[in-house]
Amino acid sequence: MNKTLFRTRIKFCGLTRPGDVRLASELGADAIGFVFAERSPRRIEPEQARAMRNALAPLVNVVALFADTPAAEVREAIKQARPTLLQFHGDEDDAFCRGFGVPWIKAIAMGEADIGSAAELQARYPNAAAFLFDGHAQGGSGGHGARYDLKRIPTGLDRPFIVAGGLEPDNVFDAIQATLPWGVDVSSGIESAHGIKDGEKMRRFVEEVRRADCHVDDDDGTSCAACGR
Ligand SMILES: O=C(O)c1ccccc1N[C@@H]1O[C@H](COP(=O)(O)O)[C@@H](O)[C@H]1O
Repeated sequence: MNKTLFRTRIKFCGLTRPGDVRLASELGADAIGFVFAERSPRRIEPEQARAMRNALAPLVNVVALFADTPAAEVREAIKQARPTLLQFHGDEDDAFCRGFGVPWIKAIAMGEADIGSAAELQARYPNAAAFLFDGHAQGGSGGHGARYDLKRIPTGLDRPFIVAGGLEPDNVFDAIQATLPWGVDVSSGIESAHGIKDGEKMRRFVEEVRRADCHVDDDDGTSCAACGR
């Protein structure tokens, strides 16, 4: 079998319980997300994030998620949660996002009719480490499993992108095949209730990502003709 060395990164977002943090680490998540966005049912306080951080296994990243969160609250969350990456889901501009001295990714609301070209996004957010394409509308709250046509993700981006929005164990394989992202991010698709992660869904999600990373779809043992991996 002609296996690729590429591995799609996995982020599990909106964790609220130390046991879920530990299990996510053990199942092979590359990152877990703590939500500090005001209107989210998964929002936690910075002190809770600090405590949950102790459940994290080594070599797993913490991502802190915000949506038009005041700068003082962002700073407090960074101080307590010590994230390696920030994720901004609101109307924040490049200057605001880079002002915290922590690498950051910008979520792009795919519920909008026109999100612009790759060049336009890059010009608007020149310092973003990556883009994350999510299903919610501008001004709307994420984490509701909202999907969109993955073909609308702009081509020709000069940096990594992450696919999110309505992913779940049963559709993440196809989403990876269709978009070849750097990573995938999921919240509601691995839950039994808001903020309560389901261990079996988490396990199946990781399995499906791994299957997509090493699948072979033809008889002669070469890698996938569609994605080149
Ligand atoms: O998870 C949340 O509660 C949340 C709140 C506000 C903005 C974004 C949020 N989550 C992010 O939304 C996407 C998709 O989530 P889902 O899998 O469709 O439920 C993902 O990037 C989460 O990190």
